[in-house]
Parts: sequence; C-alpha cells; structure tokens
Amino acid sequence: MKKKIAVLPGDGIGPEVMDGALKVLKAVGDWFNHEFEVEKGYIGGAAVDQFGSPLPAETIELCKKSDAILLGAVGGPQWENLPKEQRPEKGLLGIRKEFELFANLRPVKAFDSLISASPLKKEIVEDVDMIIVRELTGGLYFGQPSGRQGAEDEVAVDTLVYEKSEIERIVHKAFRLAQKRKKRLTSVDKANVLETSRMWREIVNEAAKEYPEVEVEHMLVDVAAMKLMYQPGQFDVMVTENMFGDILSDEASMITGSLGMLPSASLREDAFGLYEPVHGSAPDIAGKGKANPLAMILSVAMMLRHSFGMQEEAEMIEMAVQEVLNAGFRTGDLWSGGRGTAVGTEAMSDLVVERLEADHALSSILSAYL
Ligand SMILES: NC(=O)c1ccc[n+]([C@@H]2O[C@H](COP(=O)([O-])OP(=O)(O)OC[C@H]3O[C@@H](n4cnc5c(N)ncnc54)[C@H](O)[C@@H]3O)[C@@H](O)[C@H]2O)c1
Ligand SMILES: CC(C)[C@H](C(=O)O)[C@@H](O)C(=O)O
Ligand SMILES: [Mg+2]
Repeated sequence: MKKKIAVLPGDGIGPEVMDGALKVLKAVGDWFNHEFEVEKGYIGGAAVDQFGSPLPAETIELCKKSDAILLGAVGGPQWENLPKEQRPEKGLLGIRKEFELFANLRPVKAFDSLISASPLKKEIVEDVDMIIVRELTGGLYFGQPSGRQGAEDEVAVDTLVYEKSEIERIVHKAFRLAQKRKKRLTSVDKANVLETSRMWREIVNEAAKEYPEVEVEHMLVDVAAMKLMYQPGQFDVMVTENMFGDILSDEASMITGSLGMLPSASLREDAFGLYEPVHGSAPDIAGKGKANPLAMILSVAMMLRHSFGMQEEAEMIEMAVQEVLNAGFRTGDLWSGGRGTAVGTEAMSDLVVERLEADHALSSILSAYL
C-alpha cells in the first residue's frame, strides 16, 4: 500500500522522538511492502522561526495532500512571551481545528514489565486498559470572547462554549468505541456547576438509548481525578470535554509509568488523522538525548491502525515495544536503578527497530516452513 504522511517534528524533544518513530515506520514498511512517503513540515516554534507563524499555509497545504499527520510536540520558553496568535501552542490548536479533528483517543494501558515503574501500587495499575476520548476542537480552548478586557486589561476572559452537535459527535464516537470494547462508558463532567456539562449529560443520556448494551455512568471530574489514582481498573472508555481530557490524560499517564508512554490519535469521521504523543516538548530534557520515544512510536502504531487499516502492522510495533521493555531497557523517565539497562532516545528507538527486524526475519523463516 502507498501512503503519504506529513511529518511535523515541532520543537524541543519533538524532533528527537520523531527520528526514532520514522525509523520504526520504515522498518514496518520494509516488512509489509508498504511505501510510506514522508514529507517534513514546520509547526509550533520552529515554524515561527522559519515563517513567522506557528501554523504556516505551507504546512496546511502539505497536510491536505497527505493521508495522515505525525506530529512531535510544540512549545518552549523561547516563544512564551510572543503575542498569543504567534505562540507555538496556537499552531497545535490551529491544525486540530483546521482539519476538524474533534475526537482525541488517548489509550492508557500498563505494560506488564512497567508496572513497577508506576508510582502507584501494583494492585492499582495491573490490568488497567482504558481509553480517554477527549473532545478536541471545542470548549474553553476555542470559545469567544477570549482575551483581556477593561481600561487596564484588568479582566481576563475565557469562554466555555459547546454546541449540541459538537457534543453529539464525540459522545457517539465514544459509544461506538465502548461497543467494541468492554461496553462500559464513563462520561466525565462538572454538571453540578457548569451549564455546558448539564447539556453534555442530557446528550449522553439521549444517545445511550441507541446503545442499550453499553453501561453508562456519569462522574464529576473531581471524583474522576481521584478514582484514576485509586481504582483506574474500573474504567473502560472515558469521554469528556477538551480541558478535562487534557488534565485527566496527563494524570492517567502515571498508571503507565511515564508521560513518555502515552500515544494519541486525533480523528474525525473519515480515515484522516493526526497522531502525536500526549506529552509536550519537555524543554528540561530537550537536546540531551534522554527523551522516551515510545509514546511517539506507539502513535505511529495508532496511525497504521486508524488511518490505514493496518491492524497487523500496528500490533507488530506494539509487540516490539513490549519485547524491548520485557528485555529490561529503560529511558531515564522509567529508570529507577536496579536490574535492566538505562538507554537514551536513539538507543531505545533502535532497539525497537532491531526487534521488528528480528521478528520479520523469524516470520519469514516460519512462513518458508509452513
Ligand atoms: N502536544 C504538544 O505539543 C504539547 C503537549 C503538552 C505540552 N506542550 C508544550 O510543551 C512545553 C513544555 O510543557 P511542560 O513541560 O509543561 O510539559 P511536557 O509534557 O513537555 O513535560 C512534562 C514533564 O514530563 C517529562 N517528559 C515529557 N515527555 C517526556 C518523554 N517523552 N520522555 C521523558 N520525559 C518526558 C518532561 O521532561 C517534564 O519533566 C510547553 O510549551 C507546553 O505548552 C505541548
Ligand atoms: C500544548 C497544549 C495546547 C495541548 C493541549 O492542551 O491540548 C497539550 O497539553 C496536549 O495535551 O495535547
Ligand atoms: Mg496536555
């Protein structure tokens, strides 16, 4: 199969983790005879430096002629004081909105060999396999008015707005996902305070009638934050609005041992999608070769599965990651001394590639005999 992929490494550790992810993509392409054509573009601070905008027209054009987008991360202290429209984060919000990528899937699954890397107790994290479905193109991030008001800018305003149709489409997406999984949906809101949350609840209850086999539960976001640390095993699919999903997914990453383990897919109704790790540009470790590339690599697996329908290829990447972790290799974020081998970004990515190549060679030998 031939696919074109827009690659936007971005800032900080973005380019570092992207390098490894592209090697993994190439190894899978070689194994399964796919032609993955990658073309690099600019986003975030790197785009501000090059074009004066965090989301240049050239980048949008590149993405429009591609089948999917891979994105590293954006942001960093050097761009923090720019005017709002020029900040790197605006590029990220802009690309999500431009392509109507309203459904952000953030799977949270503890790899067996990383259970001890989680700061949470073993009994709490083992068997966790949940997915946060985050609404991505509405809510506080996009509501108007937003900005400073008053004669001396003494008032700051952000507006939380949701249209019914925006909630309906994400809620149905989450129900359909729950149908294919354990048939359990937790809808997270703040309906005891917020009008948008009250409407959210009504819409979930209305939609639930179309999915009678899915068990639905409403949960207030403060309680959900607590239960994620205390009983995460009770969750299967969790659907929530934009900002709650942002916060809860970083929190949930601790179940996996590190923010560097969480991939994501930002989708709409067709096959097109944007794939990025949940973490940011990590300025504190950027340029040091220390970043964990696995969230970015697992995002490649999500791209193969969701945009290209390549289920087996995605599983081969996930299996290779698991094998490398089982063999005891750890980047600094997962390393707490003891047994195992501490590695940097490049070595970790190369280990996954080597595993894929070894698994490919083994499967070729086996198929010659079967
Ligand atoms: N999707 C994105 O592009 C994205 C997401 C979150 C934050 N950001 C931006 O990134 C910048 C830095 O934000 P932040 O520091 O609050 O969050 P961050 O996610 O970049 O980092 C938080 C902490 O996690 C660690 N970390 C993150 N990813 C890691 C990895 N792959 N391997 C090892 N450790 C990792 C960092 O070293 C840091 O200590 C900000 O400008 C922010 O807006 C971008
Ligand atoms: C960088 C920021 C705008 C972004 C978000 O809040 O959506 C990030 O935190 C994420 O989780 O993707
Ligand atoms: Mg975030």
